[in-house]
Amino acid sequence: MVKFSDLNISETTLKSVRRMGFEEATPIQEGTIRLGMEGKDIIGQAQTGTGKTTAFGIPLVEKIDTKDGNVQGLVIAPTRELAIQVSEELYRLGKDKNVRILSVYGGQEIGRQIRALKNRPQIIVGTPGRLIDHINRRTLKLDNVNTLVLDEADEMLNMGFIEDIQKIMSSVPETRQTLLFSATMPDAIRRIAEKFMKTPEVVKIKSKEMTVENIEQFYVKSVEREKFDILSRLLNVQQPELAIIFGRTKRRVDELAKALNIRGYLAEGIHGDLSQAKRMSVLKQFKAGKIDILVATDVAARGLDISDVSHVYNFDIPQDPESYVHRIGRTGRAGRKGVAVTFVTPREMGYLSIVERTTKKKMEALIPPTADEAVLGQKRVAMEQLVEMTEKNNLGDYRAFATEMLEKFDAVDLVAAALKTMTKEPEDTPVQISEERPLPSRGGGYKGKGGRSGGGGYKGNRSSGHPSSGRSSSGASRRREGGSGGGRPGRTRRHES
Ligand SMILES: Nc1ncnc2c1ncn2[C@@H]1O[C@H](COP(=O)(O)OP(=O)(O)OP(=O)(O)O)[C@@H](O)[C@H]1O
Ligand SMILES: [Mg+2]
Repeated sequence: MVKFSDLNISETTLKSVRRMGFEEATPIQEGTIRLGMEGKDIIGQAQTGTGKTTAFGIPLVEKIDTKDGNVQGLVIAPTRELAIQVSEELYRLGKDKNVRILSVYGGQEIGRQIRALKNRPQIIVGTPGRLIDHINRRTLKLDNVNTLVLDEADEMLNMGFIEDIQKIMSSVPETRQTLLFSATMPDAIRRIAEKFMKTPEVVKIKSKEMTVENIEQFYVKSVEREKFDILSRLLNVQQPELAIIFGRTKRRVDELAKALNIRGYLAEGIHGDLSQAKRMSVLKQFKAGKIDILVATDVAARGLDISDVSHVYNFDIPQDPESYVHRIGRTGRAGRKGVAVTFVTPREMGYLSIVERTTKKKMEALIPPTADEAVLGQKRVAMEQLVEMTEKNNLGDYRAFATEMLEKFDAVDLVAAALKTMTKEPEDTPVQISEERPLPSRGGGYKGKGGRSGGGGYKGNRSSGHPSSGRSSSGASRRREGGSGGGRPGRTRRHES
């Protein structure tokens, strides 16, 4: 365990790091911060939620000359949400040094961005498209950039941003330092990346498995048309604090969000076709716990760091093992616990083994809860809510009514009636989920396609020493209706972006 104070970081930046509540560096931070500050090019690979942002953030912030008003650092991220999240973390890291950070992304009014760019930001965090736009308009000058960071590099290259990235890179002086980070780095992508870099140091945090060990991983075998009912029951039994449900397509996400709402869950969808304002507001509500379930496509959730996400459901098994890793990595972050459940149709069982082979981790078969078990889950929620309310003990004049009722009725009967009113009986309101065609069936003989198998080389020791932090997870999946006060028992929040 290395402390940040042992990493030769300036006092000013250390102060910011401490304010963020970090004391000990995670393995990827330990492995890259010093090298980064020495000016080396780095390919950094470590499991999801293990602090890669700070791993590149500290060297980046440390290098900024605050007397110089030019853009000196450039971070490229695949999505708007991620660009915002990264810029917020860099802002916190550079707070005591007074580093000026700006994020630029599509969907935001360009005029406003152009004005903001005139305030002499020193670090820009942007999405490829919008960066190109500013380069073409000559509203962004990159001649003085000495550090370039690609966060989620493999995703950007997958998304077909390779030409954009190349163009951005050619607008940055060749003498720059290049840092590239992701939890997954298929060989083909790494080879492309290395072309952009000068004898990069590859820092890969060796671990037995590709996914963090604090995520419990399950699969449910189910035919397509039964998936949704099983999902509802699972939500009732598992009672996630916050959950993300992944669907394969945008239509799927829309339909799932709608269906969940019909069944009474607080759910919203997020995907690339929604307006920027809508995406931001959904994410904000989710972080604030005003929505319990975020339904998302792969891309929309890459890299997102929302600490209270306790469960991830893959309503559709992802096609690529890498997607699986990133999806389930939305939970179990910074040492917390998480649960991931993946639905697999009988014809897709081949994909399950491909995923397991890549992650080097077997998923446990989950027997879907019966309708009765789901009701039992709901009863338990009601009970927890009642207990919590009793313990809070600010019942005011309800106590007078209670005394009056207790004179006439049996105490057990009364509590039972209260529980019954609060329990949500299973919904059988019909919902519309279009059948999604299963992935083409695939036997065991997967040979990898064009380097996307990503299998090789995840050997070695399990990484230890994730930052740990206490969290209580006795949350309940609230329903929109129902007589609960909406309070989730034992909910603890860490501050986050
Ligand atoms: N040294 C540390 N001690 C405690 N918490 C930390 C430390 N470093 C980072 N964190 C926290 O860990 C969480 C995950 O960090 P981050 O988002 O950088 O992960 P990541 O490795 O980039 O994951 P992903 O692969 O999903 O993008 C964040 O909430 C961050 O604040
Ligand atoms: Mg990240």
